Amino acid sequence: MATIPLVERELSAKELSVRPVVWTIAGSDSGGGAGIQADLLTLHDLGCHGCSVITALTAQNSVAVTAVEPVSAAMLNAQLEALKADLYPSAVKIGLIGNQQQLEFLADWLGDNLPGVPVILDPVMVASCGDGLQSREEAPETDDVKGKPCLDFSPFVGKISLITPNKAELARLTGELLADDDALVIAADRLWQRFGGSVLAKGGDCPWQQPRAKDLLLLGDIPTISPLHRRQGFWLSGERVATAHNHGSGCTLSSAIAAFVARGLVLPDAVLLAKAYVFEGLRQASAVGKGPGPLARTGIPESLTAMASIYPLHESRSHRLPTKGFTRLGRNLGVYPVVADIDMLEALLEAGAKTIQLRIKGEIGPGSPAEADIIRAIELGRQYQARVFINDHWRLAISYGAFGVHLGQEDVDTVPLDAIAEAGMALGLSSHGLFEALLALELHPSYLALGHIFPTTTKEMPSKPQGLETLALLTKIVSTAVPTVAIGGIEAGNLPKVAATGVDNIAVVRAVTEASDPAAAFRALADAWENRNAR
Ligand SMILES: Cc1ncc(COP(=O)(O)OP(=O)(O)O)c(N)n1
Ligand SMILES: Cc1nc(C(=O)O)sc1CCOP(=O)(O)O
Ligand SMILES: [Mg+2]
Repeated sequence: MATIPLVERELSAKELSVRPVVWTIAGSDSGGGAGIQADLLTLHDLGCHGCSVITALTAQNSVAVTAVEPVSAAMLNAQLEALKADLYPSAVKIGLIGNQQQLEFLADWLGDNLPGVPVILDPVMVASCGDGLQSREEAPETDDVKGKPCLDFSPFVGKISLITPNKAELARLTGELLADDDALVIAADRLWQRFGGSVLAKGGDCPWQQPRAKDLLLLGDIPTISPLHRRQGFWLSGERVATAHNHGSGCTLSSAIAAFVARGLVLPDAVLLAKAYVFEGLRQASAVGKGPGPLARTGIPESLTAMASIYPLHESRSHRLPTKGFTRLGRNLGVYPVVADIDMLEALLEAGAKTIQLRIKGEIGPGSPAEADIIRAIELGRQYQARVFINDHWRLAISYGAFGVHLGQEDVDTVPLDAIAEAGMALGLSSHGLFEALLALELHPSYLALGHIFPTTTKEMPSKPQGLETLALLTKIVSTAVPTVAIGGIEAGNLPKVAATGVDNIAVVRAVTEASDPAAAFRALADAWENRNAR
């Protein structure tokens, strides 16, 4: 075989920034609905440059797979080396693997050549039409889905970020017979313990899940998400789409996850967006041949109705939902300063702040100066007819009749939200990314904070800055349901760009507290925000 010359040149920032490169290592579907073809369509649709490493040719149409032929080891290697030399990936999706030899080679090659690159493994074994997809020696036709796995995936242990089996694949991978959610949880957990990384056990082919289908997401030890959600399990529950046109849905899901990861989203956010993408793709799918048609390509999902509902594996949602709602707020809260000092709080109210937060960290003892500050802040709120939120200290806020409380995600499981709602108060909740935003929305807060947008020195953050593009997307998704507040690194210089995302409000700490004249800094920000659409 001719060798392809290695390209060795520095890429310009512009070249690198255009579309993140994602590889799909998978089989070709001659029918164009699944495999490499579905992946490349998905990757392009989601703003990535898709590269393909073909593991096997399949002869198939929308009703049957008639032949499968794995490529040679040399050809597989040549494709990988050619791409590595010029088109290094930001993420990799693996789909159909032609045989055990390929699998072992791939696991070694990826470990040696792409350290640190996120790998999404869709352990494809059965096509949606029911035909086996490995070559005949690997998967005899008599194989039952709960029988022996046709491939041994153990060489991938410790090397993948996420594995996405459907029920049939999970049954084969674990040797478990799956007939209800309890069995699904046990099998997914077993896979999770064995593979490391994260597991998405898909429920679309679980007949007992009606009327909604639930995927089980078991998150690995992901350093860029809140410690609260690391190594935790969540159900992602979504409406079933009544369509026969679902060819390539698993391929589309896994390549969409890879696309969103390559675009810089953390894994749980990428999974949610990819699920919404598949949901929209199914809703708009139509026939091409005589059998199930392919999914439609509908771009980055922006609608809340396409998003799954999330609830923790070990907790019922009803347990967390207050029976009475929190105070409803209008969209416009004004520029929202967050301060620790009571005199500054008063000065900012005097300067016209209509929403403000007192954020005193740490324990507050009875009769302490900090308690006196909270009492005073609540009184000042009444005096100035402003919305004063108390951060963290919900008991004092309830006792002294505050307008509202601001809580973080870590507080939600321990604070009796019912008590806040029953006291007729407002609740602001923090979120860092789509996963946390959707979790928070389940509680119907009065506003939702979207943070942190830019790097901040005010607080140590486990998450990455969201940036303006993600802020715009999050705003589109959630703002039909709740007023939004952007926070983190916002100041006069970046205010116009933040405003352009469409977020309803901004909250600031240093832009006001570190100004030589905080009241004047607040007035300037408030003025710029009010006139944001006038330029
Ligand atoms: C408006 C607003 N948004 C986010 C936060 C952060 O709150 P939380 O996550 O509770 O973290 P701490 O502020 O307690 O460190 C906020 N305070 N205000
Ligand atoms: C208190 C706080 N919470 C954040 C979050 O993302 O939840 S960011 C943040 C600090 C914001 O400070 P500054 O305006 O000085 O960057
Ligand atoms: Mg807090």
